[in-house]
Amino acid sequence: MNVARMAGVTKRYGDVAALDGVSLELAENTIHGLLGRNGAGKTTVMRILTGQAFETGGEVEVFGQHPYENADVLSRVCFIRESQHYPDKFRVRHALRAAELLYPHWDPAFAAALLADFAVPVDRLLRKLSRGQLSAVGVIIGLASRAPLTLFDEPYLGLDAVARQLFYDRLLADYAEHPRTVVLSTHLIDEVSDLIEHVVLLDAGRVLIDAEAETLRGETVAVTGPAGAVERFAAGYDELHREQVGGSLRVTLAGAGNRLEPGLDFEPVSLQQLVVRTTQRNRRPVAAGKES
Ligand SMILES: Nc1ncnc2c1ncn2[C@@H]1O[C@H](COP(=O)(O)OP(=O)(O)OP(=O)(O)O)[C@@H](O)[C@H]1O
Repeated sequence: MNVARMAGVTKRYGDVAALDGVSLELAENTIHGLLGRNGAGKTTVMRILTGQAFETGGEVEVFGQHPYENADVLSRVCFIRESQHYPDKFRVRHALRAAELLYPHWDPAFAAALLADFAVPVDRLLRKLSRGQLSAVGVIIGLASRAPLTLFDEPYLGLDAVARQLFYDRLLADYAEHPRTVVLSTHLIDEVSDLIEHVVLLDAGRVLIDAEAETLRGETVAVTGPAGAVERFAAGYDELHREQVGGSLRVTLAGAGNRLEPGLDFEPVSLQQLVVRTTQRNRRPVAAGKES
């Protein structure tokens, strides 16, 4: 079952097409990675799904309804951004109290445990927190909300590596006990690649990849060997990238899968590499042919 759906969604800001015909579905109880370069349209997708922006065209449904100014939908949605704004006099405990009132599935014990984990001072004014501590408050609210649809728009950017790992660990453990639909937008693809079950890759307002992470991992390979043999093998596959490595040729192929072929070397391709190669190919001028 899907909790959210976009069909042919466009979003224009004057001359800028932030989204250019985006169609996607968010499956229930699945962790999605929303990936793409700066300006690809990730935040715009999340703002539309959470009723913070209105599409220019196309269809949007969240829990079967349009999310804009829809209290029923929005009570089931938690959207955490890095640049969260709070009133000047708000302390950490006020932000948590506000979240408790907002989210019906809020777990105060879980929130308290997370505060201790991330060492966030509960009585401090939010405007006096360090960048990382402020990020941690966002992460804590996102996790403890247990909202059926929880979206994180890179709120963990301010967190150090240890705190980010803590976030990934707590998310996975809590998700196992309380499954929900999660969307993570991030540029730290290697870090989250084991977490993500479904990948949506955007580029210039369009969807380039919408697939199960497991399928992507298994099907994309880098093949290296003598140029002629690699060319013969690569024919018919979707080629994402090619490069000359010494005297041999190396091509990255989608849909080929790992296998044994005499004289050819097969290596798995990381999700990060797949995202980079797919985006590069999308940006490559048509006249450049197979050159990278
Ligand atoms: N309010 C706005 N007015 C004008 N242009 C906008 C506005 N919001 C977004 N855009 C443009 O829409 C495009 C998509 O922006 P968006 O914030 O969705 O990208 P993103 O993928 O989240 O990028 P990043 O990874 O840098 O956060 C960009 O070209 C951006 O400049």
